[in-house]
Amino acid sequence: MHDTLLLFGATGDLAARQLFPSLLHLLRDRLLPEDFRIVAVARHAYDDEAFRAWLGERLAGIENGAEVRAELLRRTEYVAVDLSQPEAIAQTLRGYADGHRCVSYLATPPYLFVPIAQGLKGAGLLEEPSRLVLEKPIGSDLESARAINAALGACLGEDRIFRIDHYLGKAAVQNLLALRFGNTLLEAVWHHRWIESVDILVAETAGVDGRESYYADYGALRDMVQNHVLQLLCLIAMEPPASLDAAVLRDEKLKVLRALRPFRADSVLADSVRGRYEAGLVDGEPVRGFSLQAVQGREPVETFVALRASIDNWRWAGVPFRLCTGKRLAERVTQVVVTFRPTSHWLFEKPRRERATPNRLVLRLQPQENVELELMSSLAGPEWGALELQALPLDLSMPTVQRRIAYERLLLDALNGNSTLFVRSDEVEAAWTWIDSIIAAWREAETPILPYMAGSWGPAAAANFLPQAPARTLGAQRDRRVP
Ligand SMILES: NC(=O)C1=CN([C@@H]2O[C@H](COP(=O)(O)OP(=O)(O)OC[C@H]3O[C@@H](n4cnc5c(N)ncnc54)[C@H](OP(=O)(O)O)[C@@H]3O)[C@@H](O)[C@H]2O)C=CC1
Ligand SMILES: O=C1O[C@H](COP(=O)(O)O)[C@@H](O)[C@H](O)[C@H]1O
Repeated sequence: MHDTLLLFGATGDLAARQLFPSLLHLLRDRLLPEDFRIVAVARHAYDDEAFRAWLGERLAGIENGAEVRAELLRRTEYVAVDLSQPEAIAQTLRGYADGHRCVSYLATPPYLFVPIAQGLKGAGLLEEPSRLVLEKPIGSDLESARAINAALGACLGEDRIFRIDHYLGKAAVQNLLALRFGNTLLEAVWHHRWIESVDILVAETAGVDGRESYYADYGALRDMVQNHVLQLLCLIAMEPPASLDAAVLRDEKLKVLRALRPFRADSVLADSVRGRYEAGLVDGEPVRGFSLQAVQGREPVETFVALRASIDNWRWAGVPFRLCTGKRLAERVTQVVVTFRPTSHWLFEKPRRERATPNRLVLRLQPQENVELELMSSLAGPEWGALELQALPLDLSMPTVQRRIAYERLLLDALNGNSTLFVRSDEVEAAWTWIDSIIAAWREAETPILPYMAGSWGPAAAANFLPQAPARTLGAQRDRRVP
C-alpha cells in the first residue's frame, strides 16, 4: 500500500467534510500503513501548526477519540503553493517522493487538474508507482474532457489515473452488483422480455447555496447525470462482466454508455424536462430560490432534470430508462425501481386486471438502504370466494453493517491500486458524448426551464418521469417559463 497522500485542495469543502473525516476513520480502524503521512496542499498561507489548528477544529465534531485526531494531525504537514503554476508546484514539491510511494489526490476545481499534473511530473511525483486521483467533473463537455484526458495521459499512464465518482464508493451502490450478479432469479428476468421500465431517481433536499458559481456552468445534467446517474444506469444495464477485474467491468459499462441513444431536437421536448427551483419550504423551513444573479450573462442552467433514455441494444430494446435528479426536492432519496411486465395470462377476477400492480423491485440506496420486492398476493379470507389480490412488499433489507463514508473505500482502493470503482477516460468521454447530444437538442429546440417550488417534486410537467413520487406534490404548480 502507498504511504503518502498528497491532498490538493486541502482547505476546501470536500476535504473538510469528506476526505479528512474518511482518513480519520481509516486511521481509527488501523487500515492505513504504519508510516502513513498526508501532505496537505492549498493556496492559503498556513504553516503546519496553523493548518493543524484549522483542521483540528473541523474534525472536532466527529465522534472519534481525541487520540486518533491528534495522530492524524501529527501525520499531516501543510504546503502552500499556487496550483495554477506548474513550475512553482514542481519546485515546491520536489523531493517529496524520495523513498515514498505517493498518491496525489486533486480535490480542486477542474481547471487546475492539468497544471497540477504538469507540476507533479516536474517534481518527479508521477513516476512509477505514483498514482493520481481526480475529483469530478472531468471537463464540462466532450471536448474539454478529451483535452484533460490527453494532457494527463502525457504525464502518466491510464492505469495509474483514478477518476472518482463517489457514488461507486457507496456500499449500497456496490450492492447493485451483488443483487444483479449473485441471484439466479434476477439473472433470468433481467431484460426487455420481462422488464417494462427502469426508474433512477436521485432527489436532494439540499440547494445550490454556496456553489452557485460552479453550478452556473454545470446545472443538474452535467453535475449529476453525466457521472452519478449514468454510473447507476451502467450497473443496472450492463452485460454480466466475466469478472470484477477493473478492465472487464469498465469495458461492460462503456458498452452501455455507447449504446445510449443520442437525443434529438425533434423529440427532446417529449423526452426531457428541465426545471429550476424557486423559493419554498423544505423540511418545514423556508428556503430561497436559485439565485439568478449568479448565472447572469451565462446560458441558463437547470437544477432539475428528467430524461427518458433509451439503450439501443439487444437486452434493452424498447425499455424506457427514466432518469431524474434535482435539488430542493421534497425528499432526499436515491432509488432504482425496476418495473416488470404484467403476467402473460390473468387468472383472477377480470375487472381487477387493471388494478393489478406490476411486480417491482425497489432498490433504495440512500438515505436508508433497503431492497423491496413487490409481489401480488391473495388476501382470501376463510370464506371461499373470488381471490382478491394485492401487491405486498417483501422487505429484503440487509443486516445493518458499519456505515462508511463512500470516500473511505475509494481512498483505500486508490492507496492499494485497485481501480475497479474508478472511472476510465473512455467512460468519461462516452458519457459526455451523450450529455452533449442532450445539450445540443435543448439548444436547438429551445427547451424551456420550468420553475418549481422548493420542497416539491419538480415541475408538474415531470409527473410522468416520476411515477414513484407522491402525486399530491406533483402538479401543485402550473408550469410556466422561467424568464
Ligand atoms: N464539495 C463537494 O461536496 C464536492 C466537490 N466535488 C469536487 O471536488 C473539487 C473540490 O471541491 P470543493 O472542495 O467543494 O471546492 P472548494 O472551492 O471548497 O475548495 C477548493 C480548494 O482548492 C484550492 N485552490 C483553488 N484554487 C487554487 C490555487 N490557484 N492554488 C492553490 N489552491 C487552490 C483551495 O485552496 P484555498 O482555500 O487555500 O484557496 C481549496 O483548498 C471540485 O472539483 C468539485 O467539483 C465533487 C463532489 C462533491
Ligand atoms: O457530486 C455531487 O454529489 C452531491 C450529491 O452526493 P450525495 O452523496 O450527497 O448523494 C451533489 O449534491 C453535488 O451537487 C454533486 O456535485
